[in-house]
Amino acid sequence: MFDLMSLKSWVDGRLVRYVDYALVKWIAEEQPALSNDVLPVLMAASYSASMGQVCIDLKQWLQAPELSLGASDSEDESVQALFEALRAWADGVSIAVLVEALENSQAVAADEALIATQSTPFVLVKHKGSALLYLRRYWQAEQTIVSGIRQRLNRATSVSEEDIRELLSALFQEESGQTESDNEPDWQKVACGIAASNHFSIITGGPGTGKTTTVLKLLALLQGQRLKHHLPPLAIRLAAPTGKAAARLNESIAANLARLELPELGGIQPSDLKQIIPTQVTTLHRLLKPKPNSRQFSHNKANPLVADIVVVDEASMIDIEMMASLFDGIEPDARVILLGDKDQLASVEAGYVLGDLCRGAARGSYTSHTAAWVKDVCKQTIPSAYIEEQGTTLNQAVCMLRHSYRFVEGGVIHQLASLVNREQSGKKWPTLQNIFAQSRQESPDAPALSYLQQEQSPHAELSNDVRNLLVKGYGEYFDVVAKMPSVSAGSAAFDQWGKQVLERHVSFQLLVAMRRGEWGLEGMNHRIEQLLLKAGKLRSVAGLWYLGRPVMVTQNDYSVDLMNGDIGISLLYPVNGELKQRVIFSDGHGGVRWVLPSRLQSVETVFAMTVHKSQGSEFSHTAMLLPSQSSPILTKELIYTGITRSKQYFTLISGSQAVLEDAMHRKVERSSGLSLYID
Ligand SMILES: Nc1ncnc2c1ncn2[C@@H]1O[C@H](COP(=O)(O)OP(=O)(O)OP(=O)(O)O)[C@@H](O)[C@H]1O
Repeated sequence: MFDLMSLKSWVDGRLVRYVDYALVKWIAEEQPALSNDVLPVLMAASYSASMGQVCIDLKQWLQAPELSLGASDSEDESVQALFEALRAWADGVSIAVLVEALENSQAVAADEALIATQSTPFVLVKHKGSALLYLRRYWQAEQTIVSGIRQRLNRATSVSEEDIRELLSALFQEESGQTESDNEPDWQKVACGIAASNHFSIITGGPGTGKTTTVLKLLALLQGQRLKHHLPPLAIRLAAPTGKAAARLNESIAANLARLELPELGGIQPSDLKQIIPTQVTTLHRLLKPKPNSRQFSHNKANPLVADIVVVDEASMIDIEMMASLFDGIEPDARVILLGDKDQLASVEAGYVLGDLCRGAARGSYTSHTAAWVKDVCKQTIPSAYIEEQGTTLNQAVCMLRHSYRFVEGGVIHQLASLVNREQSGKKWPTLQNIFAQSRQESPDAPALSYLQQEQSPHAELSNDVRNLLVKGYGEYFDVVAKMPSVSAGSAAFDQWGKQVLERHVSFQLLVAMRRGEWGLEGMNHRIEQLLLKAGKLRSVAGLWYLGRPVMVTQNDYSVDLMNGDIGISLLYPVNGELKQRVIFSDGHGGVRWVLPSRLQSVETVFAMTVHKSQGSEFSHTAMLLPSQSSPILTKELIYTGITRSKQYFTLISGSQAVLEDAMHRKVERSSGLSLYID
């Protein structure tokens, strides 16, 4: 049995934060008759929220309660003793007893009718045999999302089946890649049809599967329908969760739209149609307009953003509170279309919203009613393997694109990403080795895939191969840095030079799994600086703003119009005939901007980048360093995300085959009520 005194040792062992203990202590002091049984689980619920969990599923928690705490991979004996005591206690507690004790706590709202009207810090929800314990703010966010989606799924769209049928067949005159001969329908056409007929929809798919292409056709369909009926065009807003993702989408939307061959739709000229498809992408924050010094947005229930359609890309990166703010901040009848890769890492903040909403996507989970509709309206046959009579209403509004147009289908990077992504129980290592061997055979001089060993004991040196890789990778952009124009060349020459530096900078990127430690972000940044100095690529690291220092913005900063994740490079720029320190950033529209270093509030050196921060970016050559110690952070989603950042080359650097094998089988596990509620 735990009491407050014994739980204090959880803070000392770093199983929880002091704030988690303080919250539970306050609750226990307010209610002296409270059963001690609830103390560990309340503390775990509070702590695990800081680790990205929206709630605790009590049944699962009792089976392995230590997994929701910090230091769960610690080998420290005193920590192990705490875990053993917790497991022994959990073995003796039944779920019914725990639920009853929580229901009797004044800190927990458990009565369905009263949950919304009370203001307890915790909420207990019993639904379909599950008992989920939430911090109230996450429960509230989940409810907002659930009601935003439900209400849209129940709403009939104003676009008639006849219009969808006609416009789809005009827009998809050529089948895109997959034909019925592969026994696969044209999923892009299916996605377009499904999204046109629902007020809420999700188009998911791996890199290069045509999400952007499909959404542009969808917008052409929806705008075309308006013009056909002489109605005013729809107000469409495009957004992405980070500045970097928004800038990338800006470029890809503009390029895709320029390339898109639109037919003449019922007398409407393609050029007229293209004019009313927006290409301007903004961040979600900007879209909803943050209130100064607050987590709130100007657009909220009382003042919703006026838009008929809101499209959000890279939706896997949206955490539960941001997604709730989105649904709160737009008009209830605005159509919502989410795009993203459901297999990518979940957001760093709490929640796994896209993953949760796409639980049935890989299986299709379409009912025969949907399949018949698709056959009738989209003229596509959904294979029986994707039909499931118990598919939910939400499943019918989700479409997964399955054919990559960017990676050669069956190409080695694609094969590797698919291997990691596959749900399979057996060993993956032998297949992984075969894929690397195949890559070496295909192009012995420049294989698309390479694998390097790196010992990672605390004082180990970088291996020669890794050293060469890093010097060559980062050396390329330093070679451009070295070609700085003379001060008299003027600002246009410096703009041109800076642009080339930025372009060359994305040709190579090292990704790491962890932030801390010698082999994490901090240690590797230092090692790379030293390595580049020694190789003569970097002249000096004296002072913070040395020439060529790459930096990443770590917090949105509206005063300089820079967003979390934006990357800049410290260079020199001529001002009144003198060279001054400036940091160059892309302006997101093909140009550059020079920012005074003193105006950058939160930046960090980014030779190495965490896989989390790399989401939404792509590099010609991506190298990923995986630790040699197992950790719950190492999941298949993390490895998949790292691999799919590469456009041409991928290098895996690993210290341990066993850790890699283990990581390829570990899935992100985040409990949530989203998929339980929306059916
Ligand atoms: N049906 C198709 N036939 C031929 N090429 C296509 C098709 N669909 C998409 N492409 C091409 O494949 C590439 C990737 O498409 P797109 O940018 O739409 O994919 P995406 O899923 O949005 O990619 P990202 O990984 O950037 O999110 C583009 O060059 C696009 O023109």
